[in-house]
Amino acid sequence: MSKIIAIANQKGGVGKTTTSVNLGACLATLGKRVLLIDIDPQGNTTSGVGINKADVENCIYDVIINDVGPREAIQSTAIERLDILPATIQLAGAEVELVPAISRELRLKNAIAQVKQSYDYILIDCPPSLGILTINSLTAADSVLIPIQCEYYALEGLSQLLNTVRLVQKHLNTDLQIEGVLLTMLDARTNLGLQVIEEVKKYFQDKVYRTIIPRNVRLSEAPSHGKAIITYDPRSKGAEVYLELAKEVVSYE
Ligand SMILES: Nc1ncnc2c1ncn2[C@@H]1O[C@H](COP(=O)(O)OP(=O)(O)OP(=O)(O)O)[C@@H](O)[C@H]1O
Repeated sequence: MSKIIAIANQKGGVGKTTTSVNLGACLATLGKRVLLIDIDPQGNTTSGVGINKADVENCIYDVIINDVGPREAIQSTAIERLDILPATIQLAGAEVELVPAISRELRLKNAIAQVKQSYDYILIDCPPSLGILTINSLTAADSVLIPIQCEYYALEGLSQLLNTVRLVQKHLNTDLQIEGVLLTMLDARTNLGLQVIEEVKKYFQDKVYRTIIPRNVRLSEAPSHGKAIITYDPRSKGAEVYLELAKEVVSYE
């Protein structure tokens, strides 16, 4: 059975895309069939797995707005068992175009239903907002993975995200769960990171993954080469921790 995980936090730059690409690639390395869905108009997950956005014929926009079948938009990547449903800047218009549309919150869920049986994991990289694209993702998902950056004000804005999760649970997807909370970009040289870990654990308790993602320069370099860390630098700390995270995610199956 496939598991659909939305990777969401409306705060920008907390590691949603880095986690989508690298968790997806590591799950595929562990033998799982994985689909990444890029639903962020920035399209960084798309370019992060080596797809040139200028060459994309059908993207997630065509699937949720123009009723193009998802199989006509899904592409394979350089990593075996890792596919992507790409996004381009065209998606920026979707927030507005979906407002008057019928069953606008269910567009992604309906599209995923058509391909779900072909994958073990479907990871949705959400945009940094709580708009209709994130609502579509939470409505389609079994669970939500929340990356939190180990920085000042780490918990700021989380009550809005949790409130949105509760609203979706109430009105659109009663089965939506919190998959886990992932601490990212830890700088082990400062005490601040440790304080944030303690604070987040107090708030989310056993929902916090044992695996913590440190700051690692190789992780920030990999996207400009269109590669996941596991192929860009398999011996790096970044590759090691995302593989550890993938094993942890699989252990909760
Ligand atoms: N563990 C890490 N170590 C070093 N750099 C990182 C790490 N994780 C992410 N980054 C870098 O931080 C920046 C923000 O990360 P990322 O794009 O994954 O965040 P995001 O939450 O998806 O952002 P947005 O909200 O804009 O979609 C990127 O430049 C990325 O390469």
